Amino acid sequence: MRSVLRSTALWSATRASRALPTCYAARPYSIKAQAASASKQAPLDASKLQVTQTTKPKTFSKPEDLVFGREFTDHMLTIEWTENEGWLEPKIVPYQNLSLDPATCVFHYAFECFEGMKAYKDKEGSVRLFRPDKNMARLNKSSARIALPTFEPSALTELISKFANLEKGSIPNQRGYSLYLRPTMIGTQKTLGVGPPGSALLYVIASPVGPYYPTGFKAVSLEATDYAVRAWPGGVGDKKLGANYAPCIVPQLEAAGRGFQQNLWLFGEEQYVTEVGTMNMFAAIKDKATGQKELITAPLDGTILEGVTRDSVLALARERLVPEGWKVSERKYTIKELADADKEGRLIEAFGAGTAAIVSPIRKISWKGEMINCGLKETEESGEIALRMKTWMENIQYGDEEHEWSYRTQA
Ligand SMILES: Cc1ncc(COP(=O)(O)O)c(C=O)c1O
Repeated sequence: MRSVLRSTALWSATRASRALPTCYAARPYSIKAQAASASKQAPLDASKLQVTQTTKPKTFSKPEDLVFGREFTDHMLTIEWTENEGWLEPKIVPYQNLSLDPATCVFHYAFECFEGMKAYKDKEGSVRLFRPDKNMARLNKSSARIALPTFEPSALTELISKFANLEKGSIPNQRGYSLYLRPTMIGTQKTLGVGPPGSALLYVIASPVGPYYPTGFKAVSLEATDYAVRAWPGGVGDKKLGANYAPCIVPQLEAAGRGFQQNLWLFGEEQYVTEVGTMNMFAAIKDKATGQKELITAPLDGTILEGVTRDSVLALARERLVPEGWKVSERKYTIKELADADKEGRLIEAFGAGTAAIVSPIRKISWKGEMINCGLKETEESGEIALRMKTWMENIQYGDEEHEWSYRTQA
């Protein structure tokens, strides 16, 4: 059989040394190994930042008219990487198109990963990031998994911090508004050969966004999807790869066609509950025998994204709900367990958790022609836990509660 390398005659000898062994898929993946092999290359160095400001500042829609991810700020942060040199100087430049050869590997083999995080303006007008270390760690894990380069997390946090500060004027001064930040990494090597990219581009763009629920919570209805699978053990569902998202759109459209806002991904014959669209899922139930109240979410077994909001909800629940008598569990649970809890009046509430909405209350879930009601009265749009979580999280994000998760940016 021709090796991966021989089929890509254009590749240089140095690139050849990074080619994938044929047993790649079966080997446990190591980020450390990547970082070590990259040790001779220049590390990402925030002190080398060069800034070119726009001469044509944009005007944005009125805050109340902002639509998620439609308007972008005046600048972008870009950092190129090459296999020979490592990370080149970071640049902030006016927002602009990328120019890439049609043979660039990102277009053919999906060498792309990204992050979703937000910058918030506090009462004093300072810009704060929320747990950026978590996004940096996740981006490194995602990029390493698709043979893109890794970087020093504190260097990218510092660069994003400077970038968010430069775009401060685009963040409306009201609670609920923020600057959505989209760090993205792509393989830029021009080749149709299947192998690790010899060059990459890391860029960050930003979009001012309003509150997810401008007029207060609106509980969503879900359709449980059991005819398609989003992720599987040993797969890449726990990485934020663009390639994980496109295949989810058709099941999402099918759910929408039947009147549901999102689909809920089930897994396996047991029909375990995993996650919702772009959110992790939480359910609050009472134990049948003891009446013990339990907040449950699926465990990090590789089939769900390791949400920053999920982790924050769990930490806050352990700190603030456990003393009130709640049990907090990361465990497998099935859709039948939710259906039974509903039938027996033990399903207290359910909600999704993610950066966009923080928490998104769930009214009902359609499953095999059955409707699971998630504890809300007809007149209610949120359960108590979802509401408290949203308030706790926003207090930290907007700096009203000083907390180690809130990262004050520097210009
Ligand atoms: C598939 C998926 N699950 C969960 C989440 C929530 O993650 P986070 O809380 O980090 O935004 C996201 C959001 O990006 C997602 O895309």
